[in-house]
Amino acid sequence: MIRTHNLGFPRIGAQRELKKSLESYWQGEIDSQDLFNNGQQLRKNNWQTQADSGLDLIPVGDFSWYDHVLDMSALLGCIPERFKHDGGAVDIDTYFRMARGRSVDGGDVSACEMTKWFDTNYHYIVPEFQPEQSFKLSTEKLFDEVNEALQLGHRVKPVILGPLSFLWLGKAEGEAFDKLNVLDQLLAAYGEILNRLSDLGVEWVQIDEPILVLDLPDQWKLAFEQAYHKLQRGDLKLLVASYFGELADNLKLVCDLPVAGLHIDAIRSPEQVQQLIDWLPSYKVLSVGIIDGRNVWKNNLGATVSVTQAIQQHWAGELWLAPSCSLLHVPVNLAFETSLSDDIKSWLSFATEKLTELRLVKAAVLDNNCLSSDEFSRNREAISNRENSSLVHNKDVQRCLENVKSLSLKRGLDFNERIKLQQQHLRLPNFPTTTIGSFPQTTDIRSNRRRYKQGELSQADYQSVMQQEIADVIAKQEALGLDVLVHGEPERNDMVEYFGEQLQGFAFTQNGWVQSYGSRCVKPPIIYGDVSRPQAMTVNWASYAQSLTDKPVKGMLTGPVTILNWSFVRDDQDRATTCQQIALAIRDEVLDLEKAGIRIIQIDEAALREGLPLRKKQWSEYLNRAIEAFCITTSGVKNETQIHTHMCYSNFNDIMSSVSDMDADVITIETSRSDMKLLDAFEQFQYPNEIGPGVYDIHSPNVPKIEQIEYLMQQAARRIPLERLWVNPDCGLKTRAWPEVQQALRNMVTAAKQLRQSVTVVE
Ligand SMILES: CN1c2c(nc(N)[nH]c2=O)NC[C@@H]1CNc1ccc(C(=O)N[C@@H](CCC(=O)N[C@@H](CCC(=O)N[C@@H](CCC(=O)O)C(=O)O)C(=O)O)C(=O)O)cc1
Ligand SMILES: N[C@@H](CCS)C(=O)O
Ligand SMILES: [Zn+2]
Repeated sequence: MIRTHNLGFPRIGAQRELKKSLESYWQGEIDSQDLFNNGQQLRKNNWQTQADSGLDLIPVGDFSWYDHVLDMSALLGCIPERFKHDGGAVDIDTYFRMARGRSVDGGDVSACEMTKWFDTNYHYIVPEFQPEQSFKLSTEKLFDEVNEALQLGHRVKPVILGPLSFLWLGKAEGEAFDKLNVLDQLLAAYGEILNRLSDLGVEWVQIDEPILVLDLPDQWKLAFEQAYHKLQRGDLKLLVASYFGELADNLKLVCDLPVAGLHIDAIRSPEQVQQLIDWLPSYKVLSVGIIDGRNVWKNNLGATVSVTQAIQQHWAGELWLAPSCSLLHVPVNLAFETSLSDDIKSWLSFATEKLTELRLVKAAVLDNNCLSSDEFSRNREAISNRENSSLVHNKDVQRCLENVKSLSLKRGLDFNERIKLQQQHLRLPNFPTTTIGSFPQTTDIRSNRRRYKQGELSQADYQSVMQQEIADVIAKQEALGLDVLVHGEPERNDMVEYFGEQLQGFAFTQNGWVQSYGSRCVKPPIIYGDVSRPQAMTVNWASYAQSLTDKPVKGMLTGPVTILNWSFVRDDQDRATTCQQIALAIRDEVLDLEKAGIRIIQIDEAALREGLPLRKKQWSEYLNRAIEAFCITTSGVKNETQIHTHMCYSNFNDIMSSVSDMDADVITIETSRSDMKLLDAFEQFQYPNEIGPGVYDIHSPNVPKIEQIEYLMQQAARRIPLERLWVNPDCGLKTRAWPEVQQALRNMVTAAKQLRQSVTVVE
């Protein structure tokens, strides 16, 4: 028997219905009942789409109002004290406060930390544990949704994040303690969840344990064995799901767990299938992820059928087929794309189409005659069309790539010499103030762009509206007294998509939305061919901004590693080659900005760290390529030109030497939520260049106080010589509103001025 199932479906909706409902609720435009009704309708549609594609089991519990890790915290009653939760049922507003900050009485309370979900561009809300943490089931959401799906007649498979992954992904608050100390209490609560699911008549539960693809300490491996022995439940069958990589040294451990089935990612690690066949007892279910859940390319169905048949021949037990991971990371439905070229569209497959692929594979594995159906011939045609398309291959780009080897990847002078020249040129005070690039993307900006894209606004009018925005932000920054200005990025829909739209070799979608966090989404561009830059992409905007002020305006670019990591990439060429192609395009843009008189150029590498492979043994290869790509972009500029880079959400301890090899003159980083502790790594490494540690958390509407900013900078000055410190927010301000931004920047500039008078280092 072969069964098909899905690990998770995008929850945001093909037209971002969830985003719109959430934001209306937060604005007070709809009430909680409206929100719940809208969510229910979305779930109903998602389940129906999956049922229509012929899945044997449909995931339930993958829908979330904000984040599925936060859902687990709420379900388990794991609510940090500062939210003043009374220990009863966790209501939706407490849930949103944990995600977004703000306390019950309307005062400031910091939101829970948000960080990257493995190597994806999705962010989860970090659970917080106390040494005496207790857990108590505190929401009915999961059970209600299971009931809802059962009533609609679906064959359900509830999905929960497993206890070890939940614990691993959280942080120990207060005094450092071993998180495994609270495992027993946690397992008792998980036991209750399973009992409740069993009472609802559920047969299978998918327990996601993605940490199984990481390098785990021995105690954690041991904890897996102990935990799953405790979670065994009579008739309830558990499918432990791993994804995003190979089980490697955790493989035997997983095979021995007392569970009924195991899911593996055969896209990221096809090699592990044979090992699993060798080690997994055949009375268990083997679920193989054969459709790529992290990319948008059409599956080569014929090849997948052959691979699956080979597995079937060797595997004596029950076989399940699925996407490699949850489809959360791909857009919902290709049918909404009306402006992609026919060729490119025929090469793609989004979540809905991927489930159809799964059905076709199952059908052909069971009956070879299906291979001659129209669906299979169309698939063969598309795969071959892509392989041979002139859209994909560009001889000029390949020739340029040959020249990379002859490029020097070093700046002319060492940093200590360069910085003197830059200072003569820029004449900045101590503790120079700046921002990270974007200013609020107001409704006006977005609706003007929509009108422009729909032809309601001419190119000239659009340019003039955006120039007006730039003029406004330059005036505002001058009034605030900032030292290094930015143009505010109003013309950018997104820091990656904007470049994708202008580079050759990239396609972009109209509705290819993927959730990034909460209600925020991105439309990752699709890199289908060799990349080149037909013309300058940012120079006119930057020059215009610079023409309005004597203060230096930073040219603002997204770096090659970030463009690569936040796009859907080619699967017919290695990532490093694609990254070099992008790097060459950005290098040309850097040189054009310099030629246009821009004295400071920032190249954002926000995704550099998150792109690290999940296994340490692959790090150095990745880092070498990433740093080389960054240096390709910067090494052509004069010594006087100051290069900045920016990274957010970064823990730098283990990549310090690579960060240093980037040799940016200034790096701005996220630090405010960590109380500047992230700077320890820079201090210990004796990082030689300048640093702007973020002094306020841009993910929260809370306005930082002057004393708070001064305190943070004093903490920074304990670690880094003050002449090398900059003062700036954690990240760009595009998601914030003007009133809070202006107040926050006013406080930031005041704090910097006070710091220039006297820095008293707090002991
Ligand atoms: C720094 N971050 C980024 C990441 N990844 C990226 N690719 N980009 C990033 O900036 N990863 C890590 C973090 C994640 N942070 C964010 C922060 C903010 C957003 C965000 O605000 N996303 C927007 C969508 C942005 C966009 O593409 N906007 C378009 C379309 C705007 C739109 O919705 N138009 C409306 C009509 C508007 C009107 O008429 O009033 C519509 O089409 O219906 C644009 O500006 O043109 C979001 O809304 O979620 C994402 C990640
Ligand atoms: N320059 C970008 C960086 C975000 S990581 C911005 O300010 O939004
Ligand atoms: Zn950032």
